[in-house]
Amino acid sequence: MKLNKDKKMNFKLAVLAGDGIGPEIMAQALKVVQAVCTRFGHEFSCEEALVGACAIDAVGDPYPKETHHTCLNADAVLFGALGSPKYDNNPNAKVRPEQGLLKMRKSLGLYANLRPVSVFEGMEHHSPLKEERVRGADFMCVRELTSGLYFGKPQGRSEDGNTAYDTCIYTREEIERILKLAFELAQSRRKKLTVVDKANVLATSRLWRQVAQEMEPRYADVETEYMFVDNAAMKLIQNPTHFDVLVTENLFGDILTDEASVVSGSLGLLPSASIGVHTSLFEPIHGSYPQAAGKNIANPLAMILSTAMLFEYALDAPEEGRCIREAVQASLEAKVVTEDLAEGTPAYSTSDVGDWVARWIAKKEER
Ligand SMILES: NC(=O)c1ccc[n+]([C@@H]2O[C@H](COP(=O)([O-])OP(=O)(O)OC[C@H]3O[C@@H](n4cnc5c(N)ncnc54)[C@H](O)[C@@H]3O)[C@@H](O)[C@H]2O)c1
Ligand SMILES: CC(C)[C@H](C(=O)O)[C@@H](O)C(=O)O
Ligand SMILES: [Mg+2]
Repeated sequence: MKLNKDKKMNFKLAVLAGDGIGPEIMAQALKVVQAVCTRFGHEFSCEEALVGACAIDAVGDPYPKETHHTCLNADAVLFGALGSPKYDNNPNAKVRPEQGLLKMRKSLGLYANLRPVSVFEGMEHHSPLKEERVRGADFMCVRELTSGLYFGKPQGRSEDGNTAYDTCIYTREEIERILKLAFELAQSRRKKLTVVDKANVLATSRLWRQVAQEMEPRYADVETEYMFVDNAAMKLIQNPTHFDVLVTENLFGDILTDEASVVSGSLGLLPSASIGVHTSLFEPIHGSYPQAAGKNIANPLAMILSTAMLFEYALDAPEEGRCIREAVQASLEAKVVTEDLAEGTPAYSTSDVGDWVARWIAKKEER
């Protein structure tokens, strides 16, 4: 990324819209990035690349080499979503879109997936949980993203096809680097860390717990607790304000964060940042929501909030990130929301919400 003497940036984005609602929500995110850049005097360029089912259809590979090079050469990656019923409903498909996502995460070294969960002011009633339970909830889930059950070998089927196996493997090094990030994050927040595992059953979880206990004295200012994942699944919705930073392995993190979206009121509100060795990547936590594809009804806010994380985590521009969040808060207050959040008010389309948020950012000065 280039910075001129006035601290104006000129950055390059790899844009991977993907499948289903991916292109629709990505279009809104790019409007917002453009509005922020115009407002703050930055410039940016985009290089689009294929990932997922659309990449299989075009070139037979869910994460083509060209896409990887585009990602490596960018300052950050914006990713929409991937996946298609064509593959979901065919368990015997030889190549799957999701393999592209895993390959992308692995080859970019994105071992940490940060998934913030909070409740926007005035949105407490949207959660199916009791308002007083969710009010003030604000926690960060740190999901390990490049190991565990998703990547362990062997994985497959016996010759007769009647036995299937996956393998969960974690090395000390993989556990240490994600825990270090989580401890440090807790230090920068309310200094509370919940390590979620299944150490009463799983060997990998026992290693996680042992390593965390060994690291604890180095972070004496952090109150560390250990919680079994089944208990955590309950506590997250029973008492979400209990949590500050929650760290866990790949599969548990995947499941717990979709569950945690209930606290916010919609899966369409949860963004994420994937960080690690190479270019950082920003994506909503939801999938390609195929039922909504092409209908202009999906909530673009998770994708838009992922651009806020892009400014904060990849571009070191917190003010720009804050501006996007304020715009999102304003759109929610004005009830300019898609059907997942519209209760008793008319639903706006995906593009209406994107336009509104981008316009709010552009006009902020006039307020
Ligand atoms: N990171 C990713 O690309 C990713 C993540 C999850 C699932 N997937 C893939 O997506 C496909 C569909 O999977 P799924 O249906 O289990 O999960 P999904 O996240 O696509 O949708 C689940 C439900 O969440 C709600 N939802 C999701 N996104 C929304 C949005 N932006 N606005 C409003 N509501 C939204 C809808 O009610 C939807 O039925 C599958 O192929 C799956 O593999 C991809
Ligand atoms: C599509 C799937 C491979 C993916 C995951 O499990 O990581 C998704 O659920 C997510 O949360 O990004
Ligand atoms: Mg998921």
